[in-house]
Amino acid sequence: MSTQQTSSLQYLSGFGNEHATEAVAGALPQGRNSPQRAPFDLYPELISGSAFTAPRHENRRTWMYRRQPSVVAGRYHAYAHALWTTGGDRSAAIAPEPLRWNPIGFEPGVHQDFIDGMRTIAANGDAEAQAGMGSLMYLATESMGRRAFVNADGEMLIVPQQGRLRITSEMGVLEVKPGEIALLPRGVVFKVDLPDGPSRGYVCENYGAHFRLPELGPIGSNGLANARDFLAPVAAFDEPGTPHELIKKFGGRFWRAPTRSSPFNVVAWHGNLTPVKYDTVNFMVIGSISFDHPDPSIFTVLTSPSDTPGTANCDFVIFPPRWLVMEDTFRPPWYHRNLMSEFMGLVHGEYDAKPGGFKPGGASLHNCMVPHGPDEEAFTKASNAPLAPQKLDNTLAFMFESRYRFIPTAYAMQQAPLDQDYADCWAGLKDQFAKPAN
Ligand SMILES: O=C(O)Cc1cc(O)ccc1O
Ligand SMILES: [Fe+2]
Repeated sequence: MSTQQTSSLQYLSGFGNEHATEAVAGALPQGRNSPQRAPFDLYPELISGSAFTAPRHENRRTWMYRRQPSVVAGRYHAYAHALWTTGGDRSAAIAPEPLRWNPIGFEPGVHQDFIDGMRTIAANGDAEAQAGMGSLMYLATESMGRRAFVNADGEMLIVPQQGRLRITSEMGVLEVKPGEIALLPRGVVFKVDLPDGPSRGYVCENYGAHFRLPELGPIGSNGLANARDFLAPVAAFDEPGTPHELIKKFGGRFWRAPTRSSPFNVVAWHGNLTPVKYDTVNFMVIGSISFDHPDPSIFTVLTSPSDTPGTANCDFVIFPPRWLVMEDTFRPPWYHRNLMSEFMGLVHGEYDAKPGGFKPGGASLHNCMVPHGPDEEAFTKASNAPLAPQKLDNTLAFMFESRYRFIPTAYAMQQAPLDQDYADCWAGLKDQFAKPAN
């Protein structure tokens, strides 16, 4: 078992690895999963993140050894969540136009935690059909403290944009800062505390197949996101007598139940279903060293496949700092239309296709076959720039790219700071065809 130290927390390295971790030495049974009596009279409990019979390389499950099994909980009562919606609202009439949002600001007097401060910006598919995803944003000012959350509808990929998150989960504690991401498996209980105060960020709620590392094809056996840079927590547990409120998302609805003790009571666990975090500075970026702007699939960190090979339920793609060296090339993204739908966010810095208009904490949506590309400023600059090697530095944009069209929510269209003038950024692109004289 290899461990790594970041801040004061300990982590286990690897993606999809079989980990084994004990907060108390001897708490893991040896040689079997469910002995007649587990060490220290802990309760064995299995969480299966895939069907029992899923192929071995996709199978995810973890055995937890806990002070009390999760069935010990109060009755559930409905919990209201106005803005976290699930799946695409097919009745919404959304024009085939590019959309962009300015950063959503913190409202004075509004105090919300990570769960209550969540809002769906756009979503597609259907959680019941285990297909599609939601693109969400959170604005949190409060730690969850004695509140815990579990999502039965999907796994959650968290992309912090402002403020660190301290994520306590059944498997242990992770600390995640902007530039890092966290992946919380479907069904694992967690809570989010805020060491830095107000925090904002993006979430992909993935109803489909769990995220995994993409195939590398001719790239070979190394590169892009390397498996060892994904970090899982080590086992940690709360003391008894710490009642919590458990919020559960289940079939698009929210429920609450009191728990007499902390749900974070796992003393040891082993398995390959665990939250992980990943620092995007470890992404080994590949680009063109001759000419042309490559497809952004070279920047895929994680992919959630659909049943059509190569056509993802969701690709998580980043645009990190990198060198541009291509010769005789228009270096920013080309003008394009895409079968895949593109939801983008900006963690910090500038995005080369939209140097001014796309702001950190903002978002954009270019749905299936909606034309988009560099704004006028980016086009003019890149068409005339000397093609010396250029470092795109101090920047991190990302994309949730899905085969399914995203349907923005009523909140996104009516309440969120939609940029009404977005399309104007291309309006100045004139017909400059210089027809040769004949
Ligand atoms: O539209 C975008 O900004 C995302 C994007 C980036 C890129 O380099 C190539 C294609 C693409 O969709
Ligand atoms: Fe695009």
